[in-house]
Amino acid sequence: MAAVLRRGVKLISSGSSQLLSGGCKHGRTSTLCISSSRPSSSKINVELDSSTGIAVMRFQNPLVNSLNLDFLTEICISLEKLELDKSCRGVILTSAQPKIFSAGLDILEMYGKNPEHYAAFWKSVQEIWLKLYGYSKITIAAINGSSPAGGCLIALTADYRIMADNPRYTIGLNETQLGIVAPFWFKDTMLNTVGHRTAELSLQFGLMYTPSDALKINLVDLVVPEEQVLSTATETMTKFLAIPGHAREISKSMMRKPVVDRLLSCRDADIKNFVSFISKDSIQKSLGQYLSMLKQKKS
Ligand SMILES: CCCCC/C=C\C/C=C\CCC/C=C/C(=O)SCCNC(=O)CCNC(=O)[C@H](O)C(C)(C)COP(=O)(O)OP(=O)(O)OC[C@H]1O[C@@H](n2cnc3c(N)ncnc32)[C@H](O)[C@@H]1OP(=O)(O)O
Repeated sequence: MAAVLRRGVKLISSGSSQLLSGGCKHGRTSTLCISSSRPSSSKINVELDSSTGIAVMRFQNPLVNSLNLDFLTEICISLEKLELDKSCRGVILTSAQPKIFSAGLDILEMYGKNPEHYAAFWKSVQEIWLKLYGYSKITIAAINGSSPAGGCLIALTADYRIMADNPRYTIGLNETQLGIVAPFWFKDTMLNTVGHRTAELSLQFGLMYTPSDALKINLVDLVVPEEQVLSTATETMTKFLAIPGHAREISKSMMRKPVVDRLLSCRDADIKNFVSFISKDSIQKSLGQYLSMLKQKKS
């Protein structure tokens, strides 16, 4: 899997991605980069600073970082590589797209397709959640844009959330607004973060929160000026890194394992449930209407 290219440079490749260590793009010898072997098609960019052990994973899936099957797979592969890389100690998740952290699950993956497609897609959604919620290393979400539904879920899996102070950005699990339902593991992730009553109202209404409102309900941990989101995430990561690693990791696992195990114990049933739900005519109709609304918003 890994090959030494020249002194201090190793290449790890899997699928379309490569991991280069040593001096790369930025001329900093301590920087590792993961990028696609076909850079134009890469949906994420990862830089790992080997002097600090901090990796920054930037989502760059135009236009709005919607989570389709390919994108989810690419994120998962990169997370796996970083988890195996001993020089990586923590990952900052952020967006390279303007104004959007992630638009959530790609609605087109759930609309007008066949059951096999829905099953494959849902499996990849489960996969990314299992990987991130159970991630052994530290994760921080640097939320530099809007983050509805699946985008919010990605942020919720992080150990810490820092959001840009821009009232035009919103975050939340808005599934009911689309006529769909956040599954139990989305719900559990939210509940473990904001508490029962807030989660209950939030899920039923499909509420989207401005950064200051998200801070009030602990959906995010910190709100900072937009240009400071990444630097604050790096500072925060340094604080996490000061804690003895094994103790922090066990504590994280202790808090999250029961929820992870719950999905692990019924993955196939959860996929069946999703396929049956999403294939219903009434649900397809709701999604179709929501997609039309998104298009009309432009005109
Ligand atoms: C017993 C019962 C059990 C029930 C449970 C069982 C199973 C569970 C079932 C279902 C669970 C599904 C969980 C779903 C999770 C999701 O994540 S659904 C997706 C939710 N996302 C949204 O609602 C976001 C919608 N988008 C927006 O609000 C905005 O687009 C924006 C992200 C804020 C960006 O706004 P703006 O910058 O103005 O850009 P545009 O609106 O113009 O968008 C640009 C183009 O992108 C398209 N697009 C946007 N979001 C998505 C998306 N999520 N998927 C696909 N495409 C998207 C948009 O249509 C534009 O396209 P065009 O350029 O017009 O082609």
